[in-house]
Amino acid sequence: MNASFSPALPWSATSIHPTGEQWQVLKSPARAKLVQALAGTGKTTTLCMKACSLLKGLGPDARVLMLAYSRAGVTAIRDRMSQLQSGLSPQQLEVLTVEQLSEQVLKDQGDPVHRLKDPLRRRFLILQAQQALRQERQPGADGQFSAWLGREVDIDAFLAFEALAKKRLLDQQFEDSGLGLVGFCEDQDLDPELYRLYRRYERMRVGMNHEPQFYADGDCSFELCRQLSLLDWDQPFEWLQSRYAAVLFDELHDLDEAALLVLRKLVQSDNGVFVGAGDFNQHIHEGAFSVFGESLARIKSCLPEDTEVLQINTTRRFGAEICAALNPLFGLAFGHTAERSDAFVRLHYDNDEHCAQQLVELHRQIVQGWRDVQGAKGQHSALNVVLRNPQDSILLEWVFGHEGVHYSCQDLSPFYLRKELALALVWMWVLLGPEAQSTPLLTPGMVAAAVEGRLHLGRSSARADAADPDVLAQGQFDEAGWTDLPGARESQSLALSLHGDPARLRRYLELGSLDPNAAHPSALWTDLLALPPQVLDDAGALCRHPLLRRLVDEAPITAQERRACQDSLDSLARLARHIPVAEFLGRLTLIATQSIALHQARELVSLRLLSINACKGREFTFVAVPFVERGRFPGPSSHQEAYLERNRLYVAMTRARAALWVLESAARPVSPGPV
Ligand SMILES: Nc1ncnc2c1ncn2[C@@H]1O[C@H](COP(=O)(O)OP(=O)(O)OP(=O)(O)O)[C@@H](O)[C@H]1O
Repeated sequence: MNASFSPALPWSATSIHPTGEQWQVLKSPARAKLVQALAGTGKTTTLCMKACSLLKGLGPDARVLMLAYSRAGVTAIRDRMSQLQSGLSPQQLEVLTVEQLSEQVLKDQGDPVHRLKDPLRRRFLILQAQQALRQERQPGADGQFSAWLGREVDIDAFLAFEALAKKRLLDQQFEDSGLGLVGFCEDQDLDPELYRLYRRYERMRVGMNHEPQFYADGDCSFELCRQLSLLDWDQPFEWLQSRYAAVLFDELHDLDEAALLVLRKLVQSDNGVFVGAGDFNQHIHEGAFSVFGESLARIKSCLPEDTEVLQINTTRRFGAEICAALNPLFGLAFGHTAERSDAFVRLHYDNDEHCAQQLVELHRQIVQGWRDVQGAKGQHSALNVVLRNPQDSILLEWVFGHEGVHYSCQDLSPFYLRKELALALVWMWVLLGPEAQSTPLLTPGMVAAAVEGRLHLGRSSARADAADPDVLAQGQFDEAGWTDLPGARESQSLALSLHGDPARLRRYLELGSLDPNAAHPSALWTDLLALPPQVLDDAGALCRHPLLRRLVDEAPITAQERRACQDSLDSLARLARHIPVAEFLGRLTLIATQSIALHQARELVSLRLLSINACKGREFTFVAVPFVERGRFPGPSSHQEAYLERNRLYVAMTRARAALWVLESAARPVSPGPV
């Protein structure tokens, strides 16, 4: 049944009528429904239609909650709502992530919610928790643990553990298990050292009286779950009681135990009907579990008995060609409607430069021809390039920048504004000495990013082991030695005072401050600034200079960030190979100033570079997915996690409405699949 479901639709966009499959979801009388559907089949649109039709039938005071797992999911809901031209006000419709909802509830309870966003401060606190553990260890007890405590903890590993522990509500499972910590960790295949550290860190974060000192991302949901877990299984929660007339949950594929608990209480607390929708193939977050397949029974046990499960397989986003390419690659059965015409093109590349050149050609075709093919709708469509790795944008920006293309980056900064790269560029400019005066000035934005980079990479971090042992022994963090980084505005005004003044910049790089009494010169920076003029002959070689590598190696950052910084410097080095520093910086500054000028002239972007997270839940007329190569995209992963990489590729390849280009390595292709 493809007919419209009502002569008077509760939204204004007349082109959108529910399809037969969507109609089943909208009309089902069940109090709770789960919708299992493939990409582009209209999950988000159907939830939005449901919100409109519900609100039409309810009074002006009714509120509907639409939840998404990610911020991109929230953006996608807002996009679909505007496609429907629903005319709903924010008072009627709340669109939130689970974390944002939890923060709202905590604030309603009158609790102060101090957010912790600075990753360096987080690292500092984790190291203090480790220090506190060291303090209380009896010498000789548990040799392996003592040896582990003697080393500095891998912060990335800790953060990953913490996120998993909170998403899976691990402490509760531990208590229920009746096992000792080591036995429990063996049973669950967890690292017992990290678990001990996690427990200590959490105790210090929330204190004896359970008054959390700060909330990092995910902590609001975790705190709300703690409160909910004190209630009986089916007891409603007063702060969620009758808050909404309906709860609609998108991106159900990324549900975790904590979000499931919030969801169960929302449903039990008299919040009207519930509809959740998801696609197992888009499940890309670690620690989440798909509610489909074997886990379906799990989520159903948290919902009313008559919960109905429905399927939608006909995609409304793309047509027969893209479906025919995706089905064998991912082992799926996408259906399509006759009215959609689309194109799928697979290209092969021999190396990165070849891949970039093919993208330039594609972009040219889009600007000159494809837009006309798409008629008025395609006139302003950009080429959207989805990237698995942020460092892959560096070559593309350089190549497109030289072509004078107006591009934008989403969930990525232009490469010359990334802290570590801007710092390297400003350092090179200062090394030019008097020659700097005749080289085009780097932009103020680049200098501001370099200032942040100098503070971020070069900050002699307050030492965790300098914390007051008495404070740690009381189960508290000692933040006396901590100074916050200056905010963005301060770095910008500092950068303005340095811009164009090589002598001041040199002094700033060496001291990390403009106040000569406040800081000591850094020996490493003194060496970096004393390199001989010959190094200026090859900017590529300078990017690989061992002293610059040392700066990154010694920075108080996580191993993951360190690898990303080194990869970015390698990519920069490849661009700059055999180019003298003055020429390289001149060309780069031209790209940056041109981009600013195009932006100021409000020129429409014709190229967009996006991360996978940024494109989740969204769609674009023209999409290219480059650097598809086994071990790169999909990236390397353990056997158990290989599906996450497969799903990332699936998300990237299901965003196109009119045309999808996949640029695959000739040497290590992914097709014919299955991935
Ligand atoms: N009944 C319909 N009539 C016309 N267009 C529709 C209909 N349903 C969905 N669409 C369109 O199909 C496209 C995909 O819809 P939507 O984004 O809601 O799918 P989705 O399943 O949520 O996608 P994803 O899996 O990527 O999150 C959108 O452009 C939407 O406007």
